[in-house]
Amino acid sequence: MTAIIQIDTLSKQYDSGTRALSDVTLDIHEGEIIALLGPNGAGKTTLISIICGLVVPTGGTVRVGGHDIRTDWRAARRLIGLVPQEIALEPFEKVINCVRFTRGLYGEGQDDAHIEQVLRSLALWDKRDAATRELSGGMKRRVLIAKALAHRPKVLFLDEPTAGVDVALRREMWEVVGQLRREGVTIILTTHYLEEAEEMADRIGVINKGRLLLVKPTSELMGEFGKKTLTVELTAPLTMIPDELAGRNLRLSPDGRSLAYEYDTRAERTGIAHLLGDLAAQGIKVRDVSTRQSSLEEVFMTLVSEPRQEVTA
Ligand SMILES: Nc1ncnc2c1ncn2[C@@H]1O[C@H](COP(=O)(O)OP(=O)(O)OP(=O)(O)O)[C@@H](O)[C@H]1O
Repeated sequence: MTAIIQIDTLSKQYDSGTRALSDVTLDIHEGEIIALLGPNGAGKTTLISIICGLVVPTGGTVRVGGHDIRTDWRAARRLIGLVPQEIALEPFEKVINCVRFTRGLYGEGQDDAHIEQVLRSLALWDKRDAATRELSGGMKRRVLIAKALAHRPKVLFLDEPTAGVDVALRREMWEVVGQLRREGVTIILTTHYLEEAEEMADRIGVINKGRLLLVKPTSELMGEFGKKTLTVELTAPLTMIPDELAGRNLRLSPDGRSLAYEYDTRAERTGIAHLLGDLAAQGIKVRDVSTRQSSLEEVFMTLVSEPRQEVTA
C-alpha cells in the first residue's frame, strides 16, 4: 500500500515546556480512514496541526505525497484539506462564495464545475445562494467540509467532526465521510467517540501523553483485545467456588448467583463445553447463560492505563 503521509520520529515541545508529542512514527495509506483516538491533551490536535503546517515540530519529519512539510510546504499543503473543530464561517456570505474563496487561498483559479460537484456531493447545492447564518448546524459542518475539499486535496483531516452534535447529525456526518472515502479521499479524523472510530475507521491509532501507543486495523484491534465473558446464572447460589473448579479461572458474583468466565474469542478451544460439563459433574445447575463482548471502550481503557511499547503498522 502506498503511504500518502509518512511521519517519522515526530516530536513537539511547546515553548511553555509541554511535551505534546514524542517520537511519533506512522505511515498513513492512500485511501484509508484512520482514526486517532486519545484522551484530552493526548496530542492529537498537535499532530494534525504539524502535518497541516500550523505548528512547527521540534523534531522529526513529515512527508505528504513525498513532499516534506517544511522544505516543500507549498506542494505538501496543496494535498491537504483541514476541517476544523470550530465552526467559523462568514455569517452573511453565500455558501458558494465561501467555498470558492477557499480555492483562492491555495492559489487555485476558479473551477465552478468542481465547486458544483463538491456542493452536490454534500447535498448543499440547493443552499448555494443561502447566507451561511441561515443554515442548520449540520449544514454548516458540511460547508466546512466543502471548503476543505475546494482545492481537490488528496487528504482530509477532520478534527473531532461530531463533537457536541446529536446522534442524527453524527450519523449524517458518518455517511458524508463514507461517501468521501468511496471517492478516494484519505481521511484522518480525531475523535473521543470510540463508537465513531469503530464505525468508520479502517485503522485506529491510540495516542496518550504524546505517544502513539499502537496502530492497528480496527477489526484486528477488536479481535486482539476483545475478550468475551460467559456469565452462567445458577439455580441455587454458591457460597464459594468448589475446589474441583479452582483452576478454571471463574469469578463468583457477590450474591453467589452467577459465575463469570472470561475467554479468548480467537482460541481454538474456548473451554466452554468443558466448563459446563464440570459444573454438571459438581451438581451445579445452570438456569441461563449469556455472553458479552468487551467494547472498544474497555479496550481503550486497557491501553491508556497500561502504556505499551510503540507499535506501528
Ligand atoms: N499552543 C500551545 N502552547 C502550549 N501548550 C500547548 C499548546 N497547544 C497544546 N498544548 C498542550 O499540548 C498537549 C497536547 O495538546 P493537544 O491539543 O494536541 O491534545 P488533544 O489530544 O488534541 O486534546 P483534546 O482532545 O483535548 O483536543 C496538552 O498538554 C496541551 O495543553
